[in-house]
Amino acid sequence: MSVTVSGAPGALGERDLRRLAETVAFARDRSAGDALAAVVAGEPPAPVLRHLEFAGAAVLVAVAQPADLIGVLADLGVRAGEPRPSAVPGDRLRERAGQGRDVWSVRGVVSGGSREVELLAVPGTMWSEAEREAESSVAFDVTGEDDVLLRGVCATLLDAGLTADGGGYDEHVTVLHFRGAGRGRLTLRAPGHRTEPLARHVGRPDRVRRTMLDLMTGAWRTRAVAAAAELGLADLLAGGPLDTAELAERTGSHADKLRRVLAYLAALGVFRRDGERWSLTAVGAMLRTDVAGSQRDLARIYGGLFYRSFSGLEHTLRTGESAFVHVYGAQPFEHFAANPADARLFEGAMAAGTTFLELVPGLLDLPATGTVVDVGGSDGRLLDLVLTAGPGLRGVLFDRPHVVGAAAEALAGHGARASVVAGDFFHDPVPAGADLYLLSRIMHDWDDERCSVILRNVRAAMAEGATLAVIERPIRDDPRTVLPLAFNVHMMVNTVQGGERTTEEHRRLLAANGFALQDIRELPLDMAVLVARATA
Ligand SMILES: C[S@@+](CC[C@H](N)C(=O)[O-])C[C@H]1O[C@@H](n2cnc3c(N)ncnc32)[C@H](O)[C@@H]1O
Repeated sequence: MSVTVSGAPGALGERDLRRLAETVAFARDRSAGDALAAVVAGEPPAPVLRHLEFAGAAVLVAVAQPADLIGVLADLGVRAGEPRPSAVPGDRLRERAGQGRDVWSVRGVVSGGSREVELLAVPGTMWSEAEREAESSVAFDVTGEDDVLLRGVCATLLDAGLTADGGGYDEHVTVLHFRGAGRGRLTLRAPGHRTEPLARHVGRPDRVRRTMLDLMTGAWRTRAVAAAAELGLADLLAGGPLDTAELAERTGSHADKLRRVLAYLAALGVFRRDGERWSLTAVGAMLRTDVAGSQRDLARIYGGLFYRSFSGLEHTLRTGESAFVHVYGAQPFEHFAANPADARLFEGAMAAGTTFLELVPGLLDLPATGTVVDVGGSDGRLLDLVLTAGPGLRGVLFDRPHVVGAAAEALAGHGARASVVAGDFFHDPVPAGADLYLLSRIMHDWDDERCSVILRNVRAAMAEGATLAVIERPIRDDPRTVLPLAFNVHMMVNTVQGGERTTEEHRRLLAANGFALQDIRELPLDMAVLVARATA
């Protein structure tokens, strides 16, 4: 727009005066669509205009005496009131400038209309020309008193590329500020104190930083939960609340240090705090040792053994090698064979992650009679569930020699129906002739080549038409399904060349080794049973 400024009244610098004249003309002459287009930097979202009235424009100027602005505005045809301290934009400007200086507001109605012009006056040295320029804004009144409508208007403006940038409540009006997609700013004014939309809006500016901070400090949570699990805090609280001193004494900890971790975990929902007394929430109760589905060993291994291997993540990225091998000097299953305490922890952690296994028998179409072989069956939990669900079935657990002893004990209740076979699924024959084979959480430990060896070995043991059930956490098409992606990284770090696969990758791998994937049945926490048949 082009405006001729006739007289320079002296109170304002030339550029401020020109900008002010342009703003007055803009407020007087332009449509609401033009005003919105100016801040959206493109086609304005037309539907939102039905709920907005173009109320005026504001401009930031540098002036020694705010009262001088009344005369300046009068020359431009604006009847202005007395200067008064600016509350809402003033707070934001003061915060931005980092100085405890006053920001004055001088407002007036543009002659021949109802639109307002507001001058925000700051002392001359505080803001550069460019900064003052960037503060020019257009104001809209939101018609209607409905919070849902206000939220919708905000959402549409954000979708159109504007950025929420503070707001407040002043003289019965809720004010929401946006930074424009191009230059300038937009202010929404809604009648009344609109607490919820305001809180939502002013919460947005730090959302990005807060998200990043949460991401960066995720390891602190992991370690705090693991420390609570190591100290056995949940077991101590199982009988009811205890105070900090008692917990410290019974865990051999420093009370003042323990209090900090307890408070952090209480804020995260693990414990409940009542002054100095602590109790368990439902989440915290999962860290108890003696409950079904206890997560204690999982918390210990994620915050202990696997936490240390995760420190080698960059090594994996740079060399392609396993971080676990880099940190511990042996591949995981060799490490467990040589370190019984870690092996026990791993078995406990696997068991902690098996609550979902209870649902597996119901998804397997178990035959009334016949034999089930659980390949890499670990502690026998899944086979136990299958044999319980299918009382006419016999079961064989196949796993490495140091594992099958505990499995035999776990399966003892099934008498002669259950047996264990010690062996290596890469080199030894898998027990043959069964009707159903299970490969639960095995494939993700190995690369395609090694999985192919396992699958061929299993296929060699099976008759055509027999069933193979693969239990894994397939990567979904929806990129927001985060767990399979997280475990894909976890497996990269903690196996030799393992990882999660997409369902299509599973299908191809199975097909290449004598199986046809027939069905995928969903389990909680993004796990799934992939049901395949042995083909000719
Ligand atoms: C990730 S755990 C899965 C355990 C169980 N299937 C489950 O879902 O809870 C992998 C299992 O594979 C077994 N395993 C690893 N290497 C093996 C091998 N070469 N031969 C047989 N079993 C093996 C491990 O001992 C362990 O029990």
